[in-house]
Amino acid sequence: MLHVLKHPLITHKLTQMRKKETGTKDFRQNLDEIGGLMVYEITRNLPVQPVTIETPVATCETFELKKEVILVPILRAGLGMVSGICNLVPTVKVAHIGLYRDEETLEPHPYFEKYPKQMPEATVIIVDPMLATGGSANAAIDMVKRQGAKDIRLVCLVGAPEGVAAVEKQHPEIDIYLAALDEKLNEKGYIIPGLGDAGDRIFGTK
Ligand SMILES: O=c1ccn([C@@H]2O[C@H](COP(=O)(O)O)[C@@H](O)[C@H]2O)c(=O)[nH]1
Ligand SMILES: O=P(O)(O)OP(=O)(O)O
Ligand SMILES: [Mg+2]
Repeated sequence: MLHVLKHPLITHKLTQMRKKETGTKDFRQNLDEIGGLMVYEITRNLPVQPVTIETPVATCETFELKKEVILVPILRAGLGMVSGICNLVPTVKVAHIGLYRDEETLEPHPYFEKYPKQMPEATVIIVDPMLATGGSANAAIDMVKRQGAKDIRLVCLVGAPEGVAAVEKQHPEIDIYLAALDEKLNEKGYIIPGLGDAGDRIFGTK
């Protein structure tokens, strides 16, 4: 199911990222902050379990998170969303999936994967700022499923209708979270209007 998180602060920060004159430092900062703002919605239905604790003045029956949360950035661009989310989710673990997109075929090519052992029982949150054709997201979802992951969420900033449709077709049970659903893809597979190549803008590689 698709969720588009239309919060004024998220929209404002995304607008700064879209501007072509925004430099690497501001681009990174806004991406990190949006990651933090989106995490509230992404984690809204995380399961909790009852615990009994002692406050300074009394015994208290309360709740704690029940499951591990594992964040899975798709390299490179997904790295830009890690610290904003890690700052807010206690005990989060971070897996890594390396994928690059062939510029001609737009096919995703895996080059790295590393996971904590708790993948089967954890809530797994895959992050990549851009959901374009959906090839990278579908490949990443396949990879975490091979590790036994069952509770999987996909979090991107900007999505194209083509990418949303591709993920919904291949993995219909996955919740997809976006900050904006854009118009379309261009002939090179870039999102229109989008924000350009997220990895290059984060790391200054162009
Ligand atoms: O406008 C865009 C489109 C794509 N990217 C990068 O490509 C992948 C996602 O592309 P898929 O076609 O969905 O596989 C994503 O990891 C981005 O790094 C982009 O930066 N900007
Ligand atoms: O998907 P790509 O090829 O744009 O990868 P990166 O995020 O490393 O730029
Ligand atoms: Mg890139």
